[in-house]
Amino acid sequence: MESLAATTYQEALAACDLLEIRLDLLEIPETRPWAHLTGIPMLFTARRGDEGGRGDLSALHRRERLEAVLDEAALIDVELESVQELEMAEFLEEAQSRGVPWVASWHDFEGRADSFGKIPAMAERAAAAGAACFKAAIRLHEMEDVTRLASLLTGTHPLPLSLMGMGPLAPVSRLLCAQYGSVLNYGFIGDAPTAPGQWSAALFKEALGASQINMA
Ligand SMILES: O=C1C[C@@](O)(C(=O)O)C[C@@H](O)[C@@H]1O
Repeated sequence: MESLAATTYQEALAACDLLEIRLDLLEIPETRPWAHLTGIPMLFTARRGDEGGRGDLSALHRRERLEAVLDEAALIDVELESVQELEMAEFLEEAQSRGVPWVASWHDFEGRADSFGKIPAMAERAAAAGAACFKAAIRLHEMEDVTRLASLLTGTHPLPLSLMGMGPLAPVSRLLCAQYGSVLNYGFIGDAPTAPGQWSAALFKEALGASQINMA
């Protein structure tokens, strides 16, 4: 990713506390274009194609990409659905034995009406599978969707939730979700959002830090 290579250590440090490296977006991850950012805690993701990943990487391919960076990972992201893939289930066992926690993620780029209601059960599944956190990103269509999403954060769940909207209502939803205790609040570095409606990380961090917004 060009924007990753062009980002200086100081810029990255100022913009985020945790840096996500999307291994599926890199042509040749072996070149480690993040190497100059070593020192900033890193979250590695090799996203599957049907949840927004580039290149429709097989489970084996995703596992290989993640395995190659396990030593330098503070955290890894694996889709909740990928737990059913043998290669990924084995990889998660390996990550666990090496003490690297994982985020179970789920994405709905269409914004289906029943998605909000499915989140509590998915969080339960994620916890049972050993995830440290459950993350869901959903496309939002109307104002009420913002409240539907953020309201989930006021419930009781077996593990921390990371919730965020996508699309035109994404920015406001991301502020509101952060306000209600959503963990892992994503923004982009450089000029390429990795999801529709993402804030720039620097701007988001500034907005989050500008006021006493924590309601959780
Ligand atoms: O899962 C997520 C969240 C995200 O999709 C977002 O909506 O900001 C961005 C992705 O890079 C990340 O892996």
